[in-house]
Amino acid sequence: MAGSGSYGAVPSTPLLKDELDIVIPTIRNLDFLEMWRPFFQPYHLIIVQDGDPSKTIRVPEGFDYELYNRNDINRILGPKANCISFKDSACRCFGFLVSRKKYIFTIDDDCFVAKDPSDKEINALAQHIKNLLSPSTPFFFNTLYDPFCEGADFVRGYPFSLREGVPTAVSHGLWLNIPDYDAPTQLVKPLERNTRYVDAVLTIPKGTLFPMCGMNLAFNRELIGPAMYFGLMGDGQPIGRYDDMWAGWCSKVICDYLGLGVKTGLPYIWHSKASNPFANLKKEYNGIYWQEEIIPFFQSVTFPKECTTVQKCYIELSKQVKAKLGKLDSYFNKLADSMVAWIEAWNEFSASGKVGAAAAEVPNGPAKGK
Ligand SMILES: O=c1ccn([C@@H]2O[C@H](COP(=O)(O)OP(=O)(O)O[C@H]3O[C@@H](CO)[C@H](O)[C@H]3O)[C@@H](O)[C@H]2O)c(=O)[nH]1
Ligand SMILES: [Mn+2]
Repeated sequence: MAGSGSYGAVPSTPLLKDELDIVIPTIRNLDFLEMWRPFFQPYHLIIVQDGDPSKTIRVPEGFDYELYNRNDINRILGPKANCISFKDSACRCFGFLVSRKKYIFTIDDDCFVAKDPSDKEINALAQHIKNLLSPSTPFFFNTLYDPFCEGADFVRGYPFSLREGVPTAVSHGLWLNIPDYDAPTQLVKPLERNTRYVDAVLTIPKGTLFPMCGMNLAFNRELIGPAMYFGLMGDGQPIGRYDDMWAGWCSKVICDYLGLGVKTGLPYIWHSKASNPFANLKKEYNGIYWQEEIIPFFQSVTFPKECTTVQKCYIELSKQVKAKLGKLDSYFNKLADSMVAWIEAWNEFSASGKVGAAAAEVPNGPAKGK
């Protein structure tokens, strides 16, 4: 169940306080932060305001944040702003691009503090940090789950040569209450709630894809940030609610190739609002059809040896998307071009805090809070 708001113990010195940004895509006031205050207040927030930029988003007092609306995105990225979705939670990836920190945690504004079976408030951010700071084991499955967590280890028969593990790039959290179901499942099971708390963190094996949900997600921006592009969704696009899926498939094949790990499981958040299944069906229907081709495409992706960085892998991926998925629908030609624009913007902003001719001098986000 959702936390009551009487908060659990909070680490005295917040881990990664100055090395992690919290990115929130939003179209509403951020009162939900009140419940997260003990866990989030020490961290810097990057708020990506979607929809009407003239609307004022209320942020509770005491948070250190920078807020970007569509006017800011257009000013900072210039023509490349077209690669950032409008009227879709995919806009959150703009926050990943402008962050200067090593780690990112992104959360939706209808996600609240959940309670574990002992009725203790779950500090989801602390669990994600634990997941990211401990190695992953993608090459050989440990049947006692995460060998690096308290009270577990590698089981008999686990090769000692593989026990060092690999750096963890992604930590994928889950949700109690409203599960992240697609529209058809939502329509068939409108009252289904997730009440099952599974106390486990798993490394997703190399060579296995997974449906990455963006509502409770953390990643090492230095290891995999350039691959966390949430695609072209929402306004003017033939697809929606496949933003996080696209980023998850792209990043997983690149993590597999570069020898990086992806974990899923703890932490849980309490997802409070089910979005409209009919609206979701309209957004998803192409994706449900196309993904039967998209998944075999990602399963067949290989990278030439020249691809030694995430950016080079991503550009190579964009070429393969155009060559192999462009036949499926012309949307994928547009998407492939946007993937290139994203990498160019990422590289330019990382180098100078500016993008393209706009060269809008962007301080590292005007702190508009605290
Ligand atoms: O046009 C929009 C709509 C919403 N947002 C912000 O995005 C998140 C998620 O919105 P919401 O909770 O309403 O939608 P869900 O269906 O639960 O979203 C999850 O499903 C996937 C959609 O791709 C994704 O994994 C989750 O986001 C909220 O913070 C809204 O304020 C927006 O920015 N623009
Ligand atoms: Mn939601």
